[in-house]
Amino acid sequence: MLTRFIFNSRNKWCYIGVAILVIFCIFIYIIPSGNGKVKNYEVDIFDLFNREPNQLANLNITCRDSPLDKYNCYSLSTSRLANRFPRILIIGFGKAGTRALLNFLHLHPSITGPPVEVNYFDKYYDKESLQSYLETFPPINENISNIEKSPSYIISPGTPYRLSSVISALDIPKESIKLIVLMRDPLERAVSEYLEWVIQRTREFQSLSSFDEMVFNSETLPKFITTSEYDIHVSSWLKYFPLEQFCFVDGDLFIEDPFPVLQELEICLGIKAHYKRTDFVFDHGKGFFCVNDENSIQCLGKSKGRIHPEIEEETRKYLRKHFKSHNLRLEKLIHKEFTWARKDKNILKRFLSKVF
Ligand SMILES: Nc1ncnc2c1ncn2[C@@H]1O[C@H](COP(=O)(O)OS(=O)(=O)O)[C@@H](OP(=O)(O)O)[C@H]1O
Repeated sequence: MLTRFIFNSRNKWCYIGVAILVIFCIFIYIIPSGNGKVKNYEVDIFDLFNREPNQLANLNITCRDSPLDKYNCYSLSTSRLANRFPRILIIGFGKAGTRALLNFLHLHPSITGPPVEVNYFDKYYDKESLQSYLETFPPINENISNIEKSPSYIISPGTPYRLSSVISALDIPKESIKLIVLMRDPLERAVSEYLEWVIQRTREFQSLSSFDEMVFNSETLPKFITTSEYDIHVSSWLKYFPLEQFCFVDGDLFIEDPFPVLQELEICLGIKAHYKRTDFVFDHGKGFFCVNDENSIQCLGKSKGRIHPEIEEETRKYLRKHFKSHNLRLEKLIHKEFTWARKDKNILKRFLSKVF
């Protein structure tokens, strides 16, 4: 009776219809999610991004098994959007002149990109998709590179790993990426960061410690000092990117005269020689070099190039000594000398050459 009911020709077609529907649902829900792997991927993303470097050494991340699957890495790597990935990144250091450097680099016809700080790889990588990061850059052709500036990348521990895993997941030749690191006299940079901290807090009407008090009265050195220990931060990036991919820039020379520094950068970045001496003029009111536009002189705003607070001589001496060993280590690490690291030597040289 039951078999007769099932095989009754009208009911038979009904059952076949239901069976097709069930198979269709299986295709839609189970197969694309990789047998429920979607949930695991979400755990993996943060797990992978938070692993120790030594655990990652043997991890050959490809697009399909990368944490970026969440962001449709595979379709992104094969899409035109991946071409927008910046080939030049200014990764540090904050308060070393990165804004002026970005503005001057934007004058170059081979460089384009957003005028604002992006901070994807240190602040927004787990909140925003890789696709939305790529969409912040304009479409480009093969003669133009996108640039991004996020000076806090250099001091953020997980960033070099995140950046290098995204580069390989998107199948971008790693050697095509250039990382610019601008380093200014560490003491002057520290004072500039302290000043910024004060300005932010005064808006909140707080009474604040002086620079000297913060150096001598804190249990540990404040962040504005440890950020200027350049060797420590640079060495953590060298674990992920070889020296040849970096362009290290002397921030003091850049302030003194940006033209020769930009000429050197053109060589390091592998872009054509474009800058002319007349592109920049020293503005006596501003106290810095500015862009010499056809009709006007364009300087940075009031928040750049501010008058620094007085620092006690004792604090200066203490910090000069503190930074000395870091500076020497940095010079050894990257095989480059900086004017600010040899200040004492240069003063002594000038004195000796005058006496003899
Ligand atoms: N051409 C030119 N014009 C104005 N300012 C210049 C220039 N070149 C370098 N500088 C120095 O840049 C310092 C600010 O550094 P950053 O732009 O890296 O700061 S930030 O991290 O983006 O907030 C800023 O620091 P402060 O002097 O403390 O304001 C300047 O000393």
